[in-house]
Amino acid sequence: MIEIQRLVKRYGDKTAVDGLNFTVKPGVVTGFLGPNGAGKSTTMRMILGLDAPTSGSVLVNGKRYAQHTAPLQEVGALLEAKSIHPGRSAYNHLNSLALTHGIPRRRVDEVIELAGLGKVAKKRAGAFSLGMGQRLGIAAALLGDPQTIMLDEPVNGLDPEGVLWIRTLLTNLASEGRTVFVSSHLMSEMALTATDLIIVGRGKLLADTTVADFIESAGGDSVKVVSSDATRLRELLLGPDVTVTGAAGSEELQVNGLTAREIGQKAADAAIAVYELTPQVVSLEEAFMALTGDTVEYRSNGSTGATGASAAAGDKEQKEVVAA
Ligand SMILES: Nc1ncnc2c1ncn2[C@@H]1O[C@H](COP(=O)(O)OP(=O)(O)OP(=O)(O)O)[C@@H](O)[C@H]1O
Repeated sequence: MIEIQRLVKRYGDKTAVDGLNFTVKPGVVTGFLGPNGAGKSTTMRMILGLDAPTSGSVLVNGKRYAQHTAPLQEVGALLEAKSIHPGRSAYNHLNSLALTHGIPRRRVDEVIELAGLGKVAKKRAGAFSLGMGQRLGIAAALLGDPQTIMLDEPVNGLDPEGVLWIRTLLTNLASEGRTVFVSSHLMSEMALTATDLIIVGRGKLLADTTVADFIESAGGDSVKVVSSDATRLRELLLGPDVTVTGAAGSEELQVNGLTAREIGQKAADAAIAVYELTPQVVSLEEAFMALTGDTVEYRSNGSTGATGASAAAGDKEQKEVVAA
């Protein structure tokens, strides 16, 4: 469990983290999202005690990181900056970590196996590819068999097999009841791996929600219907929890609050021909862009920072959405 309360970090006059409050709970994978410079790495560094908060508190498994007598056994972390001696083998790197933290040698063999590093464990870490380096970092994070695992961009540099391996690993760790907190810029991957989401922008909390609720709140449950009589169909479909939009005179309608099946059945009952019936899938990426568009600090030319999902984002109730 990670508990963050009123967390602030200032560097001179730059506020990197601006009053964050959230809890990362055990048993699920929680994604940590935000545009570049949103404060994710700074927050993760404070969780590990690598940076001191200006104010506020961060507890991991009920204590500050520094208060744990065996921190590697409490929280395993992979941050972007790696500190592996390039001349040392993966095995020796893990073994020296284990020796200095009272972790048995057999655990080194276990994590080497778990990370798929068996064939290269005796090779110099300096000769490792980016992907192998990531696997070694993850092996080190898991060495202490920690209750809480925190990974900053773990799929960076991994090939498709590696990406699938990470997804399965994180899901398994969470299903064992561990707390798994992961940042990533790869939205499609996050949508497949995470259940809960913490989204930040300019150091502030933008959303504390689930992937499913977040996508739904961005209009993920609408259905496009093209029919022979849009005017009559619209009247048939309208109800207390149903909204129907469409341009006057157009055959096309957008329906929220009914499934494609329900719409098809109502149209069939009224003998209205349906030419198209398509559930509209809003991606996590679109929902993210809609929410964070205003908080992006570094934007390339030509990017609008918003998509068609923007109008719908925030229309419906989310677990918690905080104004930027
Ligand atoms: N040591 C530092 N000194 C001064 N400013 C810093 C320092 N570390 C971070 N910052 C600033 O704080 C803000 C948050 O940075 P941080 O690296 O935490 O963001 P991030 O969300 O991890 O970004 P990215 O997705 O690009 O990794 C940025 O504006 C950054 O420039």
